[in-house]
Formats: sequence, C-alpha cells, structure tokens
Amino acid sequence: MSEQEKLRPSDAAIRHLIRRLTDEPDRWALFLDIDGTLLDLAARPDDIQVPLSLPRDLNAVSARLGGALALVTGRSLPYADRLFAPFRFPIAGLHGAELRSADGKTAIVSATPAFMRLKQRLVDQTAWMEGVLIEDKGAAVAAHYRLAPAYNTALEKLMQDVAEEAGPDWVLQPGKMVFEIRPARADKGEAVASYLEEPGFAGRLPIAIGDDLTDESMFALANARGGQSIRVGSLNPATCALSRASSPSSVRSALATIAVAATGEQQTAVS
Ligand SMILES: O=P(O)(O)OC[C@H]1O[C@H](O[C@H]2O[C@H](CO)[C@@H](O)[C@H](O)[C@H]2O)[C@H](O)[C@@H](O)[C@@H]1O
Ligand SMILES: [Mg+2]
Repeated sequence: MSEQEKLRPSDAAIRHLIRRLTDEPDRWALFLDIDGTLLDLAARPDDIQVPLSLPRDLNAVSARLGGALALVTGRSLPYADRLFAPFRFPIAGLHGAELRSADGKTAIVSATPAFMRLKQRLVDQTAWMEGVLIEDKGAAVAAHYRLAPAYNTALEKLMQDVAEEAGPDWVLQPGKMVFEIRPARADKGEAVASYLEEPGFAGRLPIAIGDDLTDESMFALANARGGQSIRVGSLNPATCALSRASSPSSVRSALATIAVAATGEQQTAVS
C-alpha cells in the first residue's frame, strides 16, 4: 500500500492539512515532531525506521512552503540530521534547546563536566534495572523503560533526584515510556516562536504536529498565534491540540500527497 492510501475516516484534520498546504502554501509554516509523529515508535531509540520516501517527501513539502518547514524534536540535532540525509532541514533538537535556523546558523548546548559525571552515575545507578536503556544525547539524557515497564516508578524517582542535582539549567521531561533530563533554556514552543521570527517563516501561520507531552508547548504556541495543532496517536490523552491524527502513517500519507501535488505542479510549469 502506498503512503497516500493510508488515511482513516477519522483523519479529518489530516485531510484539512493536505488542503491547506496544497491550496495556500504561502500562508502556513509547518513544525513537525519526529518520534511518534513522522516515525512509528520502536522498542529501542535506535530501532526506528525511516521510510525510504520520507526524506524526499519532506523536502518536496518544504520546497512547496518556500522552506517554511522545521523539525522540532527531542533527539539531538546531529542525530535528527542523519535520519533525513542528504537533506538538511531547519531543526530544533533536544526539545528546543538546540536550533539550526533556515540560514544554517546553529546554536547548540554543551554538557558541562558536572553533567557528564551525572550521566555516568545514572548509568551506574540503573545497571541493575534490566531492560532500562540510558540514551546519552550530549547535553541531555533519557532513561527509557519501554522494555521494562515495571521500573516506571523507581525510574521516575531516580530521574527527579538526578534532575534536581543537575541544577536549574536542566529540567525533567517525561515522555512516552521515558524520563529525560533536558536543558531548561528553551522548550519546543519557544523554538517555534524563534522560527516564526525568521525570514521565510515570519508572517505565516504555524501548524504544529506532535504526539507527546513535550509537544504541548508548541501546540499552545501555534494556537496562540492563530495556527493549527494536531496531536498524533490512537490514545486520547489530555491535550491542548485543536485536532488529532490517527498515526504517524497518516501524517506521512499527508506529506506524500502534498509532495506529489507539489512535484506535479513543478513539472507542469517546466513543460
Ligand atoms: O520529540 P520527538 O522527536 O518525538 O522525540 C522524543 C523522544 O523520542 C525518542 O524516544 C521515543 O521513541 C523511541 C523510539 O521509537 C521509543 O523507544 C521511546 O519509548 C520513546 O520515548 C528518543 O529516544 C528520545 O531521545 C526523544 O527525546
Ligand atoms: Mg514525538
């Protein structure tokens, strides 16, 4: 089945998205989360699969929007870049703390020596929790319990303590089967606000699509700016998103449809 055939009857928001971005490409800016939104969730952080057509579809949609497309993710910026190579999109990494602008200017955050020691201690302190995975992201660290759900409570307590010890420059960020400690300097909402100041994004209405707690700040920002927000997933958690989408495959389906429309128009213009 092609990506374009996977929409469910409940995916009204995705149908609207396709219409908006196809018919009014100069009006909107698109902000996309990665895990659970563009990509299906996997058992381990490094098990994710990027469908072959996705980087190209993202690039076509970005071109259609005049470059007003950014990825806003909890992953580190270099990791996110590798997923979508050879394309280099504007990316906000580590939940908004790292940011590469459309013009390529990049702000990244470094781990302090104290934070590095803390990460090592976290590895040592979780060694007995079979199935718990520690993901080192430089200036952030994630403790995953998807393969060991019984450790949820113990891990939450440990991560609260570690976050407190890390000090005011870091905060605890809960997510899907994960507790993370991320830089406090910016959240995803602030990253989207920063993009909306940039040439190419400024003057457009934001559409934010995400699937998790960390995306709520960008939903709130998009709503406050008169834009749109879509929370992806079959569960119904409390959210400030204005609408929902059933799955990452429905999001990819929308992108594929918009990409085909954009490429078709380009070819007509040339012939
Ligand atoms: O903001 P995102 O782009 O959605 O990134 C959020 C976190 O995603 C990853 O963890 C989640 O996806 C994993 C792979 O599917 C899954 O195993 C895990 O349970 C999820 O929490 C990533 O590993 C984190 O670094 C991101 O912050
Ligand atoms: Mg996500």
